[in-house]
Amino acid sequence: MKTSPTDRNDALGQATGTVAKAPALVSLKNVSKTFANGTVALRDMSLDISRGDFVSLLGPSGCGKSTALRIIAGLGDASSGSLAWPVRSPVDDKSGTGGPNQDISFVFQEPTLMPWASVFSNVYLPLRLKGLSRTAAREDVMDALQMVGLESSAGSYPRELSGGMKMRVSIARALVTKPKLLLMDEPFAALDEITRFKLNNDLLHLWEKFGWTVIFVTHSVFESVYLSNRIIVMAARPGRVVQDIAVDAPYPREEEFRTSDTYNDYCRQASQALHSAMEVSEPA
Ligand SMILES: Nc1ncnc2c1ncn2[C@@H]1O[C@H](COP(=O)(O)OP(=O)(O)OP(=O)(O)O)[C@@H](O)[C@H]1O
Repeated sequence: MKTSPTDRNDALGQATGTVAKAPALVSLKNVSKTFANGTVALRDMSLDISRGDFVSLLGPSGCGKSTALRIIAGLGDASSGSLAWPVRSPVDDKSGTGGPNQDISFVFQEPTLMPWASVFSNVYLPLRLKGLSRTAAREDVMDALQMVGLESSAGSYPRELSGGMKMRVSIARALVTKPKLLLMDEPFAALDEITRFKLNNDLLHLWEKFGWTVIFVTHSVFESVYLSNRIIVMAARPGRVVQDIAVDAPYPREEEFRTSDTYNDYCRQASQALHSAMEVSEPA
């Protein structure tokens, strides 16, 4: 059965009005970030991300996509503005920070695997850091490897894997803690197109199955339209949001979506938005 992004939000337990709207999982209000050297990486970024959203941040180099992701992850502070987690109860907030740090995972562009450790050990790392023994973690590690189709490579070492397989290990490592929010910073940018398409499909299947919220940074119009139910287009210097595009095409999206008129229409819209964003971006 095909589901629209709105149906998905209903299925996630939202109140249904004339327009079903999920409560924000994370809400940025007028977030600005100025680095010590005076660079204004973000100015007045306001954004509500709903539970179950697949949101892409799309924009030219230097528009603050990674900075925004790092602030959401708690890896960097905003200079001003606020970050709130409206649906988070204090009971859920094991971190005591007011945010769901325990429920966030980050996937970077580079797989950043430990070369001396097996695939199993790499995926086990976040659970080891939480104090779980190898034995206690085994089932979760193998589940995460199975999700990305690498259970038979548990004993292999990173040098024995292709680029796509390394990225799968990196994704398994992010999934092993069962996060509610997955932050992905250009995870497939370094991969060839066929591998990238395959991982796009795998990621979408996992997202649909497990109901995570994903914030995905990309430079690619095509990737953002294929994956997302919402595209946030940003401009640079200062980094800011210039357009918020709802991609109202049903999931599951399979290969035929890539050649559909709907896909082409959204690609044209996102591409125009990106060109406008580049025109209003100050040169580096
Ligand atoms: N630690 C830092 N110190 C000073 N300036 C920084 C720092 N980190 C990022 N910047 C600057 O902030 C701006 C936004 O950077 P950011 O990495 O968030 O952009 P981006 O949109 O993710 O870029 P890209 O697509 O090239 O990765 C850039 O001008 C960058 O040079």
